[in-house]
Amino acid sequence: MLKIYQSPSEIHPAVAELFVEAAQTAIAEKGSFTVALTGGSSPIELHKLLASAIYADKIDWNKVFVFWGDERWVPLADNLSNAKMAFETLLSHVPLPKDQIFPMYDTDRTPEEFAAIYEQKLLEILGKDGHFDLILLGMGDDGHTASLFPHEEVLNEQEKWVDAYYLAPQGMHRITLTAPLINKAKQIVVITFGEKKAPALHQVLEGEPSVQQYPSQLLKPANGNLTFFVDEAAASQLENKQG
Ligand SMILES: O=C1O[C@H](COP(=O)(O)O)[C@@H](O)[C@H](O)[C@H]1O
Repeated sequence: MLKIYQSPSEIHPAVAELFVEAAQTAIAEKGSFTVALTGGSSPIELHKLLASAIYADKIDWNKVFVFWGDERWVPLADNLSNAKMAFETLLSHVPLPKDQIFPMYDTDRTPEEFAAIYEQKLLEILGKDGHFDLILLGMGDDGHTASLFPHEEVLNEQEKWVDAYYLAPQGMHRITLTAPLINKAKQIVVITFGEKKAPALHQVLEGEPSVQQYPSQLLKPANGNLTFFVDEAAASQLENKQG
């Protein structure tokens, strides 16, 4: 599904409402809510909204389990860290038990070792079916999502739930949930806005199939919902704006 808003300031409350509803539904049905956060700049205002009383007070944070869709392999205090951003904008402001927050980083492990440990933790919390209640994602100008970057071997992964690799163009390791796990989620939400995203969004939604070039095309939930929340600028090159 595609939801187009006039501006990003309309996207954030819409996704915040969805987040609250997904949390309330999951908690009512099974006593917990499992979510994977996204990094980059797109979720910052969403996080701040979720941290505000109007939304935060509607969620029983004691029953929320927070993971990440991906991470730059940098210490948690580094400004590039997706986790640092999430703590500053959301997680430090809500009553969420610390042992229910799982950043994708450990100083004492290699990225590859930690990917296996993270996968075990996911197995423990999600169970062997691996269904997240909600996965929030962004999309880069190049069509990447999570740390599924164009032409990287991770795009071919079929078994592992979590993978880590050296992303040469950026000179750093990345750790990411893989497409097989992401696509098990009950809900996947992609938040992307701004005219720089327009060419990639057009290719991802309307272009020829080419997951190697536009990895966001890998998003195909087996039994869940996939919704792109975009602004008019990002949607400007779409031929079909009906979603
Ligand atoms: O590097 C990353 O970039 C993407 C997109 O970021 P944005 O700034 O365009 O929102 C993000 O989804 C991913 O989590 C992050 O690691």
